[in-house]
This record gives sequence, structure tokens and C-alpha cells, in this order.
Amino acid sequence: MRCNAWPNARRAKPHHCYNPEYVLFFLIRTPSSTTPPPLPHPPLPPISTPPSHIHPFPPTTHPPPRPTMSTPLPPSSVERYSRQLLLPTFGVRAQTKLQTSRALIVGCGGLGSPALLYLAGAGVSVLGLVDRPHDVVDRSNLHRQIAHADARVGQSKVASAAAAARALNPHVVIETHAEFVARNAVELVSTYHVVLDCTDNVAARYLVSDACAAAKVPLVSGAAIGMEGQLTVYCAGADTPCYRCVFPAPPPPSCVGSCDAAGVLGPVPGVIGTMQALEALKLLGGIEKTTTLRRKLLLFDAADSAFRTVKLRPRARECPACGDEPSIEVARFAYEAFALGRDGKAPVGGVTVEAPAANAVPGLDGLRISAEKFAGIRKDASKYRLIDVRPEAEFAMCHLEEAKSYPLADLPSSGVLVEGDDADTVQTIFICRRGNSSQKALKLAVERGMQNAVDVIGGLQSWHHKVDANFPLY
Ligand SMILES: Nc1ncnc2c1ncn2[C@@H]1O[C@H](COP(=O)(O)OP(=O)(O)OP(=O)(O)O)[C@@H](O)[C@H]1O
Ligand SMILES: [Zn+2]
Repeated sequence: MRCNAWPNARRAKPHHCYNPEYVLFFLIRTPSSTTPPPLPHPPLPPISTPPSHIHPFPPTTHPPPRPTMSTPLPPSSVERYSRQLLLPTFGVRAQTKLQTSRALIVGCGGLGSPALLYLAGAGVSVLGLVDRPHDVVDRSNLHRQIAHADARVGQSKVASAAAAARALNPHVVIETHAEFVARNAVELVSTYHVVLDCTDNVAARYLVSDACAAAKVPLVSGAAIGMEGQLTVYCAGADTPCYRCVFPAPPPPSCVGSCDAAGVLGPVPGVIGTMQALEALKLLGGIEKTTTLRRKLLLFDAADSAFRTVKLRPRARECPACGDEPSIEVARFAYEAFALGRDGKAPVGGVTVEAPAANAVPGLDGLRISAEKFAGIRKDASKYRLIDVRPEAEFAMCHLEEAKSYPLADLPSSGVLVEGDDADTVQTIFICRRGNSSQKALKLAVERGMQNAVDVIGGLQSWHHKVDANFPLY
């Protein structure tokens, strides 16, 4: 693509023929009709190939021919990376460093996708890609996880991401790791020059950071949800904090959101993942006249199109991960338990870090029905009222025809938690996406004395899987 916006107008140059000297030159060389015809060539001798042990040319004392070019990079690299080589602050110096660098991306989702594509495009030597062993590309990933493709839905995420990186730049060596667990984390990160945390859960964040602190590998950490994102560089130098220095204790599980629950606009992780690649390039290439986000947290507010940076405290000398006397043994730390607010010291034997399962609400025994049972009840519309307790945005996406929308937060004041006079014959059925909010609604109903209320186990997801595959799954 032309980066130059000037029109491609040809400059008018004087033509050689207008120069009287050239005109003279052509006139003298033009064969005249009086020139005698050329003599016929003598017949060519038959081709004889010398025996292979005899060199066809006599040894020469001349110096070897002058090389036609001088570049520290292979010619193909000059062409491929020319637009970044042209940048004075990057140039051949940074490119050469990049071409011996190894970068590890943990999580090939919304953040990892742009990050891995930009690092592959820029020409890092080796790109390590990590994701959970059983995480496959889902159609709902594609609006933001742009390394994947519709044709690869159902394929493992690392395999799909590797295919995308290879398609963009076949010169980059791709190493795939379909697991990232406490027992192998330090060993794995220590073989790379930089690590990018592109995961989406608290347990993984502590694990990646602790491993980088132990292996003394810089970590570019990103996060994005809804319309917000943030980004910083940890563990990069003596005064740079690790994730644990900044967040010594995990947030309460109720405050931890996920894109799966809260939603996210695709370009938001796109911006943060792209900036993670940028920070990684600065660290790997040692780009001149730039600073990285060491000890700075960049906050992105997509709703206001605003960026702001806050200063972070320096490395805490008493930090159990990166302090003067580190005490955390990454291979034995219970990251899942710790993320849920419990002690992380119990050995876990290297269990894969997974998002915690939703807790069952106690006291609802016998009051919950399966999706199949609800399908049976549904045959007689006069026998029940269906209360959908999902947020309005989700109800607007899809709902069962007869459902009435009462988001969980509005339920206590809605008047729904009162049984009508027909309580003997009309049952109240609560439903939500997965059966978590509906349990809470049912609990409220029971506490208010409702006798004839139930909720649907597994919610509308279970409805999709067990009753009607046409009902959208999200
Ligand atoms: N401990 C871990 N080891 C390896 N990969 C991880 C770990 N924790 C999270 N991940 C991966 O990080 C990625 C996070 O990306 P993102 O949140 O965009 O995707 P997602 O979880 O697939 O999306 P959604 O929340 O919409 O289902 C996921 O692919 C997830 O599997
Ligand atoms: Zn620390």
C-alpha cells in the first residue's frame, strides 16, 4: 500500500533525443546501406562436457566477485518488514533483536488474538501460544477473537491461533502449549523473553505473574471487559512490581466479571491486545526513544474514547512472589482456592486453573425442575406463569414466547413474589440463562412464603441442549 498521499503525477523530463549530442551519437551508429553484410559464423564445435573432476575454468587469482548487496537481514526480511525498518527508532537494530526473540502468549482469546497476529507479523523469531487443553473456538468468540475463523469453529484454540499466525507469517516458529498449569508455569515462561497475559480470570493472572516473577521474565498484562480495558508491564526490572505487589489479595468473587456474563464490544480487547503487542515489541526490540508501561497502569474507557495512566507503586520488598525473600512455590500454590479468597498454601498437585463453578443455593431441595420437566408442564399454558429473571438486554436477545421479564435486581419490588388466588393451580416458574439467577429468585420467593414456585435447572442453556436446539445458545 502506498503510504504517500501525493498524486502519482509523472515529472516531465527532457527527452534524450532533444540533446544534439545524443542525436549525433545515434546517427553515427546507424548502419548505412553501404555496410557489407556480416560474414557467416564458422560452424560451432560440438558441446563437450569436461569430466566432473576437471574444473571447467582454470584457477584464478582474481578476488571473488563483489557481493551485490550488504544487509544484516535476509533480503526477504527487508521486503517483509520494510515499513517498520523504515522507522528510525526501530530500524535494523530492533528488527535484528526481534528476529532472535521468543514471546509467549497465554490465552488465545480476545486479547491474545490481536497480540499474536501483530507479533507474528512483526517477525518475532518464536511465538509460544498457550490455551486450555479443551478450549475450542466458539461461534460467540468470533466478533472479537479475530485470529480464529468461522471455518475453525470447534477446533482447539491453540491450533486455530497457530494456523492464523502461520498464514500471516510462515517465517515465525510457532510453539503450541495446550495447557498452562502451576506445575509447569515457571519452566515454561523461563524459556521466553517476554510473556503476555491474555487470560480472563483471577487465578490465571496470579499464576502467570508469579511464574514471571520467579523466572524474572517481563510480563505484559492486559484485561478488557464491557467498554473498559487496562494494561501494564510487570516484573520488568528491579523496581517494577508484579501483579501480587499491586493486588496482594484477590477481589471478592462477586466483583469479578467476565465477557461471558457482562459482554464486551470486540474492538475493546482489540485495542488492549494490540497495545500488549506494542509493549512487547518495545521490550524485545529495545526501541529507542520510547518508554514502556513499567510502573504505570493504562486505563482505556471506550465509552468516552479516553485513555489515562495512573502511577503504580514500586516493587514491594516484602512481596511473597517478587520480594527480597520470595516464599511462593508456584508449582505447589493453590491458585483456584486463592482466587476464591481462601488460603493458597494447600498443595494442588498441578491442577489446571479453571474458572470456579457456580455455587448451588442451599435450601431449594425438591423445588427445582429439569428443562425436560418444564417442557411437559409447558403443554398447558394455563397451569403456570414463566418469570425470566435475566437482565433486560439478555431478554431482548431471545426469550421463550410466554415469558415475562423481571430482572433479578427488580424482583423484590416488582410484586411478582406474591402468589395469586389461583396458587393451587398456577405455578410460578423462574428461568434465567444458566440456572444461577433463577435459584436466587426462587430463594427470595420461598423466603416470602410462596408455596408453588420452582426454577429450571441449567436455565435456557439446558433448554437449548435438552429440549429445543433452535433456541439460541449464548
Ligand atoms: N490458566 C489458563 N491457561 C491457559 N489458557 C487460559 C487460562 N485461563 C484462561 N485462558 C484462556 O484465555 C482466553 C481468554 O480469552 P477470552 O476471555 O476472550 O475468551 P473466552 O473465555 O473464550 O470467551 P467467553 O468468555 O466469551 O466464553 C481463553 O481462550 C481461555 O481459555
Ligand atoms: Zn511482587
